[in-house]
Amino acid sequence: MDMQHRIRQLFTDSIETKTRAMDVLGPSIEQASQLMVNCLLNEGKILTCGNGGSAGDAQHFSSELLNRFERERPSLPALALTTDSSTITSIANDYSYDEIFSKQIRALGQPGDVLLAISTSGNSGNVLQAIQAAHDRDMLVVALNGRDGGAMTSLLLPEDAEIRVPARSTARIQEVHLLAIHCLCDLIDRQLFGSEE
Ligand SMILES: O=C(CO)[C@@H](O)[C@H](O)[C@H](O)[C@H](O)COP(=O)(O)O
Ligand SMILES: [Zn+2]
Repeated sequence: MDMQHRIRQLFTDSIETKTRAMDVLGPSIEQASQLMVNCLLNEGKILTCGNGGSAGDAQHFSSELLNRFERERPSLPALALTTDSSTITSIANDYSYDEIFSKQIRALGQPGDVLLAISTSGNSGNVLQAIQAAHDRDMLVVALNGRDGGAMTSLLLPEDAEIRVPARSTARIQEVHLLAIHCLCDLIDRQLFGSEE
């Protein structure tokens, strides 16, 4: 195998996926940022969830809100539902893996909060149940997904936001999810605290 060739191919695929995504995702990223800003201005918080690499993305986003993104500003309220191993293992053990996020949302979610639900396939059962629980708690949902949106898309309400990456590969979709997360952080900071220039 020519590894240099393979590396260039992966970079090219990622760049092309991002270019395609840039052409279609602008409006939905803007809408998602406004939905999150409204939530934060109304004393709400953002709960996040996902599996595998998307669990990492959920934590990445919540830490950027809780700590900071690119500038000094007050902490913002966000919580990743992927980190409490005692809670997650007991829910999975006693009930089912599909309920690991939804049971936390039914306890912690308040009307006006936002759920950031991340799934490249849009078909992970625990993320789907999380969306249902969020709606039951009168929360709005920002969905980060890909491909055809999966079952996630049909669960979303008109007032939710869907950032659906036009790609098929899980890895490529995840790479755009991280960029979308950084766009959201940038837009949230600018809407809440103004432009730095
Ligand atoms: O990071 C990767 C692949 O890049 C994997 O860990 C991946 O996140 C896992 O297979 C997830 O379980 C996939 O779930 P989903 O994105 O379909 O909801
Ligand atoms: Zn990955």
